[in-house]
Amino acid sequence: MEDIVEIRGLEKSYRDVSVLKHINCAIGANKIYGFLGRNGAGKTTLMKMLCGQLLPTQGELKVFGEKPYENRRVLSQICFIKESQKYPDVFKVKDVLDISESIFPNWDKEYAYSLIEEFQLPLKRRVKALSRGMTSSVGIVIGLASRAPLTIFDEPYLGLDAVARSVFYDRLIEDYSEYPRTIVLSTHLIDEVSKILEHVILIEQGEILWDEDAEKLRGKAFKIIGDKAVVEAFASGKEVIDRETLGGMASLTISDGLSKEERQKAETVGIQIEPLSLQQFVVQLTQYKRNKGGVSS
Ligand SMILES: Nc1ncnc2c1ncn2[C@@H]1O[C@H](COP(=O)(O)OP(=O)(O)OP(=O)(O)O)[C@@H](O)[C@H]1O
Repeated sequence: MEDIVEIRGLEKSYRDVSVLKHINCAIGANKIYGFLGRNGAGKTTLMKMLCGQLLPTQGELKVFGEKPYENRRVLSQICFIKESQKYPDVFKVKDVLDISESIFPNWDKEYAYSLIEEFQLPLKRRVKALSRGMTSSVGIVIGLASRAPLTIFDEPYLGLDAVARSVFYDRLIEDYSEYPRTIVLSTHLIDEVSKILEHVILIEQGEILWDEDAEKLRGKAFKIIGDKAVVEAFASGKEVIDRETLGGMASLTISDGLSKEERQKAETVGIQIEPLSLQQFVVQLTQYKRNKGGVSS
């Protein structure tokens, strides 16, 4: 698979505050990425750098083979939808659509108007008079109808109700299947998006903790539950990222997978194996790395 973003040794600091620390990663073409991580982890900073809105302090970042900063050729292929996007006071919803049409080469007007209807947005109303959720919907319409080869949604649904969020996920998957492109989605609603993410980049305190295909995660992280002594013995030598005990029972999360033989052995010694949700995994791995000192505090 071709990479559309290459990042090597990327650092971002503000005075003496290090916000991104030696980031190395790549983003492939035609895939849905999740940028996950706690508040202040550095997700927005990284996204802004992809869009040329911020310069790295050090390191290299290439998008579609070139540096994005003030690079029209690169920027015309990117749509960045950020939380609480501001528009000029006089702009009506229709004006935002018209401007978007002139900015994005792949803009689909008909699709944009069908989304406007679906999200029940009033075309003639000023954006500043819209509710918070409606303003988020405008961003979602722009992001989807732009069909930009790199579309970035940074927490796009502030104030959006559950129905509208569900419409967003459905339309995203449908449109992406018909018009493949790279989507980067940053969110704290991990369980909601876990089904649509194909690749997860987990960031914590400016470092990448996990950069893997979602499928790999599903095959690697499990809970093993049973008698405490039996479970502990079984997990010896494996990477245990979480441990809960209750009386004589224990539930351990392992993150390095289970072979066929190990699964058979677990069954014979009465250990129950359960999959882990993406959200549970993110929470547990983040805490584990922090306690282990993998993330600088
Ligand atoms: N202009 C700035 N000056 C100083 N520090 C900054 C600046 N911009 C961002 N930061 C700091 O960089 C860190 C990362 O911020 P960033 O917005 O990238 O986090 P995030 O992962 O997107 O968080 P959230 O999930 O809360 O949106 C934070 O500690 C933030 O305070």
